[in-house]
Amino acid sequence: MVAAACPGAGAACASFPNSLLLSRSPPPHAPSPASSMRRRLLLGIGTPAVAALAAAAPPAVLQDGAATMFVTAGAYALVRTFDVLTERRLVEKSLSRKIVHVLSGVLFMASWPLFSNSTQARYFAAVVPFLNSVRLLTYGLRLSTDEALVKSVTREGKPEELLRGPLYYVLVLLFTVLVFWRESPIGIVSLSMMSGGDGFADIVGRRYGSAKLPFNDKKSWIGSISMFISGFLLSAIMLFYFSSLGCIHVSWEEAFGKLALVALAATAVECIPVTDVVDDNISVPLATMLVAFLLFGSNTQ
Ligand SMILES: Nc1ccn([C@@H]2O[C@H](COP(=O)(O)OP(=O)(O)OP(=O)(O)O)[C@@H](O)[C@H]2O)c(=O)n1
Ligand SMILES: C/C(=C\CO)CCC[C@H](C)CCC[C@H](C)CCCC(C)C
Repeated sequence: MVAAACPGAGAACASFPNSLLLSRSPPPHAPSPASSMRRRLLLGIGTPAVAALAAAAPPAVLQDGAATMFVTAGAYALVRTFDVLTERRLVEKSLSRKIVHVLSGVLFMASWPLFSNSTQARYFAAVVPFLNSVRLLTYGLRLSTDEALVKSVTREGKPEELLRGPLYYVLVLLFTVLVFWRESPIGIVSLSMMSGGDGFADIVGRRYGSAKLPFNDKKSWIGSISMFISGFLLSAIMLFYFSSLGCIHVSWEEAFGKLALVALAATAVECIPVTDVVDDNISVPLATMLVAFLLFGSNTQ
């Protein structure tokens, strides 16, 4: 059984600054961490107007705003990094695309504890996939150009490719963070299967997938087995990560069996030859959400 540890808004998921502070209580009469952070911010922010705004803003909004900027910058840096690696032929193009596919979901989930425990935290976190969906739409519709983005996340270097797999992927991140956030295993497992599972299916299958599936000659046994194993392992790792921070409670004697069934269902959906109709970045997370909901229940705050 996986259930939220703290019912109600603002679950005590120890977001990083708090979790770091939890390990040591401040000495008596010391300024609270929030007020000392604000004072540092005020000292560091030059203009009085901004300083006044920072002084007025509750600590949670400051924390969420800073986390949003940090994660947005991280998303940009991830894409730029693999553009440079691909440009310098240090990483093969199709591998680069899939590594970005895997890391985007995993690192985005890993960043969620940076946000506060307030009810608005998920909306701040949602800004990151929202901005990236706007970015993909802008360049996919050729309203502007971003060669680095096109080269690092498209198969053939055509901007219109941004409007399919990558855009669906980012919209799933947006949907998941808003609906499930870090308080439900359903979102965590769905993103793990989409990013880690489907990503490694491609990475391994493209290289070693000579033995094709009898009902789908575009997919291979080793690719599907890789999806099942990597999706299962990443889901377990991410559930442990969030449960160790107090966001969810995981009863491991039941969770492993349920995770195996979820991973099997997602792998089966990824195998069937419907990619021409529904992109894997839609079918895999949707199938995972359905089966995870049936097995784990809603368990959202
Ligand atoms: N179960 C799987 C899944 C993928 N693959 C290999 O990985 C390639 C791409 O897999 P796919 O999941 O279809 O990736 P897409 O997202 O559709 O392709 P892209 O990411 O390039 O858009 C396939 O052609 C195949 O060579 C495989 O062998 N077995
Ligand atoms: C190539 C991709 C899918 C095709 O199957 C992934 C596209 C990824 C986007 C271009 C960038 C998405 C960034 C995430 C919204 C946030 C990542 C934050 C993290 C800290 C790097």
